Amino acid sequence: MSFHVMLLGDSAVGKTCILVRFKDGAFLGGNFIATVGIDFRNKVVTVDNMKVKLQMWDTAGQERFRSVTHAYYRDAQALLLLYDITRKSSFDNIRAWLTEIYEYAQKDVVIMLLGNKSDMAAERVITHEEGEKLAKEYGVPFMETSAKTGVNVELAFHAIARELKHRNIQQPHEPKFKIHDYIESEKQKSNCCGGIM
Ligand SMILES: Nc1nc2c(ncn2[C@@H]2O[C@H](COP(=O)(O)OP(=O)(O)OP(=O)(O)O)[C@@H](O)[C@H]2O)c(=O)[nH]1
Repeated sequence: MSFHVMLLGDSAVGKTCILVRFKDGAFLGGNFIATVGIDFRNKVVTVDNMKVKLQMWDTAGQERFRSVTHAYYRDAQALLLLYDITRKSSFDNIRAWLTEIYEYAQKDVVIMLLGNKSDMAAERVITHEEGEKLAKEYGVPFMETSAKTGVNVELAFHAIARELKHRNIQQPHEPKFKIHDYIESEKQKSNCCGGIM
């Protein structure tokens, strides 16, 4: 089973770093190198003893690459939409990103909103509540992540993989998978450490 997951959001919000953290368990610190066009990475995760391959598309946030990335929206089953909790403009632009998503993506695409760089507490300008409120307005799941510490990165991708797997194969006896409930229960489990690493 294989799915396309696309990462979207303004330039420098941390899309490449989130992917590298998830795939390689490392943080890409140092000089920022903007993605050109689109980049690809694969990772296989296990959901209920089943292998689920996530083909992840890392898009360039810079405006000049928009026409390149638009072409990929249609083939994505899930979209991770990121902003940077230390940069207000990246949060304000989320509405515009969602407008693009509604224009170019599949109608039933799974969308998740991520407030990244949660490790930068001193520079924070967008509260957790503001992120949550916006996500609620659009009916999408939300969490804050950090590519630097790894907080909630695994959880975000595993929640997406589970949702996609359950949409594809729903056993007759199985209760319907609810992504919001799954995220909340996984967060509770790891409350002691501030999130899933
Ligand atoms: N402190 C901290 N820095 C981060 C985090 N995620 C990314 N960064 C830094 O933010 C900068 C941009 O990260 P990228 O992952 O390259 O951003 P991007 O969204 O892929 O940017 P584009 O390719 O232009 O769209 C880099 O300098 C990263 O080191 C994070 O969670 N915490």
